[in-house]
Amino acid sequence: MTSAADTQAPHHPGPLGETVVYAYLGPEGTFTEAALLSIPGAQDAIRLPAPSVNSALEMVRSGRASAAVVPIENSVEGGVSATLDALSAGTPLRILREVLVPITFVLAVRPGVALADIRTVSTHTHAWAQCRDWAAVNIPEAEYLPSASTAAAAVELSEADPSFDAAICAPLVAQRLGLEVLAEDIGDVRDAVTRFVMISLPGLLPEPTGSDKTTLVIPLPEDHPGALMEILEQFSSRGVNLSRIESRPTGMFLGDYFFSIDADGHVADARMADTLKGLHRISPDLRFLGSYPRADHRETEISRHTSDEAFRAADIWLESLLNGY
Ligand SMILES: O=C(O)C(=O)C[C@]1(C(=O)O)C=C[C@@H](O)C=C1
Repeated sequence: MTSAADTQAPHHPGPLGETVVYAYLGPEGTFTEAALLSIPGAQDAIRLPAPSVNSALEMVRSGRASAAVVPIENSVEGGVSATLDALSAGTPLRILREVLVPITFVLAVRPGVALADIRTVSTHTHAWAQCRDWAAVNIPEAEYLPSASTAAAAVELSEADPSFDAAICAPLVAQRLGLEVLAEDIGDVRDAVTRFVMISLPGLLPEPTGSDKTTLVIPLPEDHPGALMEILEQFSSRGVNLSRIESRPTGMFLGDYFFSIDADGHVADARMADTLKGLHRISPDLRFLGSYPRADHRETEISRHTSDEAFRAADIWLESLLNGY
C-alpha cells in the first residue's frame, strides 16, 4: 500500500549539487528503507542509513542530506515520539510527502535455535508493542531488549556473539541476512500500517491537490481552563477536520506540553490559512511543519460555508463595508 509513491506528486527535495541524497532510519532492511524506496527517484539517489531518527534529521539540518525519511505514526501503536519530539524543536523542518507501508513481522533466529531456546528477544520498541500479545503466548519466558530499529536487531543477531536469541524484523531482512524464520506474521493486529514522512529544510510547498494534510506543533499557550478548547475551536469554526492530535511533554518542566496535530487541507486553502492565523494569535510559537498530499488520496470534505468562495465573498463584503457601501 505504498500509495504515496505516485508519479504525479510534485514534491521532491531540491538536489544537493546534482545528486539527491536521502537519509533514513537504518540500517538497510528497516521498514523506513522500504518507505524510502517507494518514493519515485529514490532508487537512483544516494541513500544514507542513520542510526536514529534524530541523526537522520540532523543530516538534513546540517546539509549532508537533501531530505530524510522517518516513521511518524503507526496504526496500532500511535505516534513515534522520537520523530514528533525531534520535529518540535531545533532548526525548523518541513514535511514534503507521506508514505504508508503495510507492516508484517517475523520472529528470526540463528539457524538451529528453537522457540523453546529463546530467553531474550530484541526489536524496535514500536515493533515490540505490535507483537507483545503474540510474544506473551509463544515466548512467555523471553525478556525484551530494545534496539534502534527492527533491522538493527536482525543485523546484530546475524553477527558473532549477539547479546540476544531472537529478533523481530521484516521478512526480507531476515532472508537477506540468512536468519531462520520461526514464525511469520506475528503482529497482534492484522493489516497494521506505518506512516512515514519525507522531511527537508523549508522551501517551496507542495501544490494543493484537494487531498492534503497540514501538520502543526502547537505549544499550549498558558495553563488556564479552556486553553485546549480555544485551540480546537480555531479548527472547528472553520470546518477543518483533524486526523491526529497528540500531546507530548516539552521536556522543560512537568506539565508543559505541546500538541502535535494533523489537519485535513492545505495552507493554500482559505479556511486552513484563516485557522493558522487564529492559532498564531493564541499560540505565536506554533510550528508549521508543512502541507502535503495525503497518501490515501482521500478528498477533503468542504462544507458550503467554509469553501474558498465563501471566504472570498466574505472578504469582498467586508471590503465594501469599509468603502462605505
Ligand atoms: O525499525 C524499523 O524497521 C523502522 O523502520 C521503525 C518502525 C517505527 O518506528 O515504527 C517502523 C515501522 C514499524 O512500525 C516498526 C518500527
